[in-house]
Amino acid sequence: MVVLSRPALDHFSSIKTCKPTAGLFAGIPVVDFADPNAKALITRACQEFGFFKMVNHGIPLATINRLESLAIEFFSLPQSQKDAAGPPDPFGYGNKRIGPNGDIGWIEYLLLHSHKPAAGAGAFFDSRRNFRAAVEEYVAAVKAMTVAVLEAMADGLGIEPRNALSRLVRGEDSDSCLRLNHYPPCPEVQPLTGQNLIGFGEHTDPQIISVLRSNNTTGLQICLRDGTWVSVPPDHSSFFINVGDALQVMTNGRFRSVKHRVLTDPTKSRVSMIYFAGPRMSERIAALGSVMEAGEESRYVEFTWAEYKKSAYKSRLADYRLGQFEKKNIESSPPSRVPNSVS
Ligand SMILES: C=C1C[C@]23C[C@@]1(O)CC[C@H]2[C@@]12CC[C@H](O)[C@@](C)(C(=O)O1)[C@H]2[C@@H]3C(=O)O
Ligand SMILES: O=C(O)CCC(=O)C(=O)O
Ligand SMILES: [Fe+2]
Repeated sequence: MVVLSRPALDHFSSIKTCKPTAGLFAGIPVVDFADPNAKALITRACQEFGFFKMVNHGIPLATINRLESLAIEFFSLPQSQKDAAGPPDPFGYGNKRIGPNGDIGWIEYLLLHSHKPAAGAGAFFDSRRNFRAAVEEYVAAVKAMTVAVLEAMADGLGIEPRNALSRLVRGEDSDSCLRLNHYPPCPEVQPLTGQNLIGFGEHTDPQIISVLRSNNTTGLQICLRDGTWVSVPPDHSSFFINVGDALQVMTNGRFRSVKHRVLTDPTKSRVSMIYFAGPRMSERIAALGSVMEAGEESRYVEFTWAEYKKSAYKSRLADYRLGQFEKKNIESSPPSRVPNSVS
């Protein structure tokens, strides 16, 4: 990875809409997926944080380790070989540049279509059958877990039928993707704040949910509802689930998409693998009828996933992408009643 120039580094410190804090946050909700109460815990976590950690997820460690080892092997290749799998359009290998609108970070990555991993990565997979097989095995396992999580969310919110969310991501035509991120160690700090350099700038994920697994290196931070940034304690044996923008719309604001970012570590590499569960392109994204209280109005104008994606790809990472789909003159706090929720 090439060392970033000073103007590029200066850009990092301009993104700071939340108040900074230090230290690892002990309050991340943890859900044991084998717990009979899991759906209520997931529901509460998604309302309060838009984020939770999942243990007892049932995904074999071997499936995770196999893909992670191949990802590490890939990121260790000479730059010219990695560049041959890029540039990302949006799929493929990317280095420092995130998205098409000038965002940069201390990161290199491989962005893959979940059902067509070879799309966008050129001939990269032709000679790497084992890598492709590892991606397929990982995606199949994480997708099955995603379906189960979305059904637990539907149960928790009293959504009917209970596959109203999970059906969106089941099909081969769902627009889901897998991202393998590598953040090399970075001893440099931000000039004004002294904070570690930004690996991946603040943003919300546009999809329904994102399922994240990382090695044991710190760096992921989430923004709490009061605007405080907190550091998520890493745990390589667990998964972290993010609520995405589309789920915020479908729950009419009951679940909030979580703002998050990644800071680099001065001495350790971070490797993360994220499955972004999205619907098919033509899916209409709107508040689900069964989630609404009598007389409740939808907070967003209806749009298709294709429309949302198109507008997302015109935006910068930190932009508030749902803003242009919000209906004006609807009171700002979301409805509080959630069926089956724990108190
Ligand atoms: C700056 C951008 C990168 C991104 C597309 C976008 O224009 C705005 C959303 C970004 C994001 C964030 C979550 C995922 O990492 C991602 C793949 C996605 O679906 O939306 C990225 C996009 C990307 O890196 O292409
Ligand atoms: O790499 C990580 O831990 C998170 C990255 C992220 O938020 C993303 O790729 O959308
Ligand atoms: Fe993200």
